[in-house]
Amino acid sequence: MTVAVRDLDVSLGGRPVLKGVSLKVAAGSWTAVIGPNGAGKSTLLRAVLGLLPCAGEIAVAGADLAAMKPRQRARLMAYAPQSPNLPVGMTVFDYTLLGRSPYIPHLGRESAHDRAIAREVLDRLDLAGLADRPLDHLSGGERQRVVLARALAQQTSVLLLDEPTTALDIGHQQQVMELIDQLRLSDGLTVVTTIHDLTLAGQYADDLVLLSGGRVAAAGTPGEVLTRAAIQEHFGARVHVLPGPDGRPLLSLERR
Ligand SMILES: Nc1ncnc2c1ncn2[C@@H]1O[C@H](COP(=O)(O)OP(=O)(O)OP(=O)(O)O)[C@@H](O)[C@H]1O
Repeated sequence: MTVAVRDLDVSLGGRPVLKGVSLKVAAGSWTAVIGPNGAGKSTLLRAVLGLLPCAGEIAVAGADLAAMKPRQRARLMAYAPQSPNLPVGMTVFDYTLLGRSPYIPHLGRESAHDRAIAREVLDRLDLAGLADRPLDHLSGGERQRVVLARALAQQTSVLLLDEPTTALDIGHQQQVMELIDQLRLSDGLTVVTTIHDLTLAGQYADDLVLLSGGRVAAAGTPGEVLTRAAIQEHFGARVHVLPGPDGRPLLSLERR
């Protein structure tokens, strides 16, 4: 499913945070939204989900998001937030099962099918052994994978992931990125993720959108967006950019 955003303006606390943001994400593609702290990356994802009042147009698979009911949106798009509120005492399994909420009838209960999906997702994320553990008894990285598990259990065509790898060790970063990529290729998922690790963004995403000061400063392939000049201008960082074995850019900090 395509995601199209046109001329999006969002103000928070009376201050403009996103200004005239437009982007197009092709069905089955992966777009990474990058940018310095405070650029508006999380705000963009939350606006696309319909969680924030905004001006402009947002369409998913050509349908206007503003006209959809929350349940309908939740069957199209799943979201893994950066810092979710995790209910104290709830188990990993029950939290993952919350991803099935858009399919459970009002006043109804989850079905055996819903439970089987939750179990399968936990298996794929290496979390089956933690299924009965309360959320507040997990490490930061385990918690982050459980939040992703809930989003995957929603089985939507569009995945919006806010910083899905920040708390993960390198092995779990690879596991999560590969799993998302595999789902994208096998099930045609459309993925939009914010991400601070620019090399990781460039390795997995088809397209990058660089947000800076609430505006789109650059958009295109990783090679087009991840230039030494753009990183210097928008992040204030000096980096070396070298092509990796597959031609995608690898970034390293330049030490004085
Ligand atoms: N509820 C709010 N009220 C007022 N300002 C807000 C609110 N939420 C966020 N902001 C401001 O909006 C701007 C964009 O925030 P956002 O979280 O989208 O940035 P980000 O690019 O995701 O940053 P980071 O990389 O640090 O996660 C920031 O300046 C932030 O202080």
